[in-house]
Amino acid sequence: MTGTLFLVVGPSGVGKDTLLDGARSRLSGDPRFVFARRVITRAADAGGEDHEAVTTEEFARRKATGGFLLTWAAHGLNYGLPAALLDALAAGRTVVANGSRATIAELGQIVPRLTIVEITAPPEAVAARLRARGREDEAQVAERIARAVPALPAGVDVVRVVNDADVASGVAKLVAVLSAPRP
Ligand SMILES: Nc1ncnc2c1ncn2[C@@H]1O[C@H](COP(=O)(O)OP(=O)(O)OP(=O)(O)O)[C@@H](O)[C@H]1O
Ligand SMILES: O=P(O)(O)OC[C@H]1O[C@H](OP(=O)(O)O)[C@H](O)[C@@H]1O
Repeated sequence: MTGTLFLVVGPSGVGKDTLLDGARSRLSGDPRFVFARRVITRAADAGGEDHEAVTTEEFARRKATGGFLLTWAAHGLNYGLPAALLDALAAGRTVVANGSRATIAELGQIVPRLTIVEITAPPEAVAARLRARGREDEAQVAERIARAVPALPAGVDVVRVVNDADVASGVAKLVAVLSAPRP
């Protein structure tokens, strides 16, 4: 049986990486789950998630040689989900990845079982969290707050996690979503 890909999406600063880190810790040791490590053309020491940092040239080479299940561009960076995640899905494992809202329709054509986990929080909380994080300068923060994305495509399975309280509450909500069977 094919496993489900949970794609965790939401505006920059809403807490995707924070909740994913917490869920990864809570579920570590459970072989049913695979948390994707993204390949990004961002410096390894930029802060935030533990991604695989590559140059633009290396990213293009991997893309050309079938190294990715999916790629996208945002914030002046290239992002990729490794093709090996397809093997995990084929083996029936549940894959969890931080993703872009703009790629959902494309991803739905690639993986048989896709669930979108949309993280939300009040806009003022998102803006405050982005500034407090300090990974981007003020101009980059403003761009991230203003980023426009398409509405979620119709027909896709979506669950929402409201990250409007403490981190532990948000993590518990995400773990509950990941642990519940989808239709
Ligand atoms: N529930 C919460 N309460 C308070 N602070 C939070 C909460 N969730 C996340 N944060 C903080 O908000 C900041 C942004 O969170 P995080 O980096 O996880 O967001 P993100 O959605 O992954 O953003 P991006 O898409 O830009 O990577 C971090 O500094 C994090 O510690
Ligand atoms: O706005 P949309 O298209 O949904 O997301 C665009 C990208 O922004 C975030 O990246 P980062 O973790 O901030 O580098 C997301 O993880 C995604 O890769």
